[in-house]
Amino acid sequence: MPMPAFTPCSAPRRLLEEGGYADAVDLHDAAHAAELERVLASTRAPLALMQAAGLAVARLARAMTPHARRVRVLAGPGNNGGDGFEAAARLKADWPDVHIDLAWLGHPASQPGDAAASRLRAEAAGVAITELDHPPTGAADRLATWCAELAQADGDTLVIDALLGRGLNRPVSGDLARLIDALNTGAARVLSVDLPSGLNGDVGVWPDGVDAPIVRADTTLALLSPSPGLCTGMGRDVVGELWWHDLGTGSATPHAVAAQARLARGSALARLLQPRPHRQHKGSVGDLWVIGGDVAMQGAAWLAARAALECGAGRVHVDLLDAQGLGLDPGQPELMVGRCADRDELARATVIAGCGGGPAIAARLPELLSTTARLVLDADALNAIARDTNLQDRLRERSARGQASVLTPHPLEAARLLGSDVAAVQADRLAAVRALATSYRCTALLKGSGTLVCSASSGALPTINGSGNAALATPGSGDVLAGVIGAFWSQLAIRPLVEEGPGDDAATLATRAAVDLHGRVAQSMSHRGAALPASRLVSGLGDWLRRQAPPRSA
Ligand SMILES: NC(=O)C1=CN([C@@H]2O[C@H](COP(=O)(O)OP(=O)(O)OC[C@H]3O[C@@H](n4cnc5c(N)ncnc54)[C@H](O)[C@@H]3O)[C@@H](O)[C@H]2O)[C@@H](O)CC1
Ligand SMILES: [K+]
Repeated sequence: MPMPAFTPCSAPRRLLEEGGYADAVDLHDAAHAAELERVLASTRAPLALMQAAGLAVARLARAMTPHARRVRVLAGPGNNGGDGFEAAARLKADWPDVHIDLAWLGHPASQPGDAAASRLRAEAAGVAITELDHPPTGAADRLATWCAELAQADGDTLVIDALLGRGLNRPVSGDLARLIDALNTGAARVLSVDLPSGLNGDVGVWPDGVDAPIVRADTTLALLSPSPGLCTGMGRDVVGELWWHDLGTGSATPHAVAAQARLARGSALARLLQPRPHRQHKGSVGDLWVIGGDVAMQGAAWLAARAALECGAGRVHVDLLDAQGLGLDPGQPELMVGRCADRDELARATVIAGCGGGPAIAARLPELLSTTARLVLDADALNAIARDTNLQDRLRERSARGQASVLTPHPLEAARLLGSDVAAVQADRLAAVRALATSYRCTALLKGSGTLVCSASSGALPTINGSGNAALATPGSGDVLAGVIGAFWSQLAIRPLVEEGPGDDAATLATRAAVDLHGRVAQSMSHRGAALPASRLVSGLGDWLRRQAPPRSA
């Protein structure tokens, strides 16, 4: 059957871990993606978007497995399945020497119109279609056969996973769960359409928190606008290589409907990597104080201070809370040690408080919260604030005085600050980081897979960091990150750079750049995410920064 003409596809873009420096990409949750689809579909021929999706999937399938001998498409009940039918029809027409078949887990009575039309097109194109749900007679046997074959498939087979996309509305169970389990057992290469089936694209976890099967893809092709959940929570562990195709809608896509998050792709870091002026000196890049390192936890303060030094802070001072602590870091004699008691100096400096701070940091917080212009609050400083409503009020009051704050919690610290628990934070990381930023009137960073940064002053639109890997899951890596944030912020305060977007402030820009750098360095030192001691990460930071040429597209 000749394929009808439709909107031609532009090229897909790789997202996550692609290196380079590019603008952030808008991410839409299911409700807003549906709205986007409605807006775009209203100006196009019927089926145009689904056909463009099918073409994009078919092209990526061929690029991904040019030597495949067999392509098997799993199509679900809705429009995600429709994309699968379109891809199958396209592959059948364009790839005659490959065996292509399709299993459909859906019912004609409830199939959406576009998907039903695409099913008829796949049939007409000669795709062999096995119905796993309808008619009921023999359906169990057909399902069992497909499950057995998927479980035994080898790498010569490509499976296109078009079972469920953004329409997932309950945990996967029954026949669908069996298919996904079989797919995950076998060795076929897997290309997921829009989302790995079973993943909640809005938040990146299971629906309703129920531990149900999710397809583990080798590659995922996000369509129209990527879902936030592809990049945070469990998303990073199931998407494989992440690609995005705007289906030929080009610049219309990001502007048509408001985004719920953005995926950072290096533009903040690019600004920090511009050449430093030749006339620069240590006093022109700001003083930085690290206040922390209580008994038995000095290492945390030293790590933050060393990281700040490696990332270009001017004079770096350490105010150790452990009165018996060493008077210097023998491995880093450039660091200065002393008590910061001068209010004017505190007001001028960038201050990182809490790394290894223990209980002792609490007593220092009232002064720091009232005095400092730029304050990074980490670890035990966050725990102290979470315990004390008076400190919480003092933190909130800072923004009205023009004093900026950055909070850097991991999920447990975030839960304490929000009065909730880790499960609730991780169930919707985007909501948690928004709540932190707006409630405390600050820039909030939520650590974890797909670290989030959100600023109260820039519309509370979270940015998801695209770099990093499991190498960062190591003690001290958070202290290093706090040091990088402080170093970047201190330099921005002295040498302001062009703002990245409306409302972006120096604290948020520094935080986004720091998280990105932290992740890139981990990737460059540990490709598979093998553990990386934090002290090695520190030296990696400086090595990486010194090697970089200035980015061309900032
Ligand atoms: N219509 C169009 O023009 C386009 C559609 N697109 C595709 O459309 C998808 C969204 O389509 P839909 O909204 O139809 O949603 P889906 O196709 O993702 O799924 C909806 C169907 O799955 C069922 N379902 C949900 N959760 C289930 C579960 N756990 N177990 C069993 N069944 C379950 C629902 O009852 C419904 O029948 C996107 O992900 C994308 O792949 C895009 O390609 C863009 C173009
Ligand atoms: K899918």
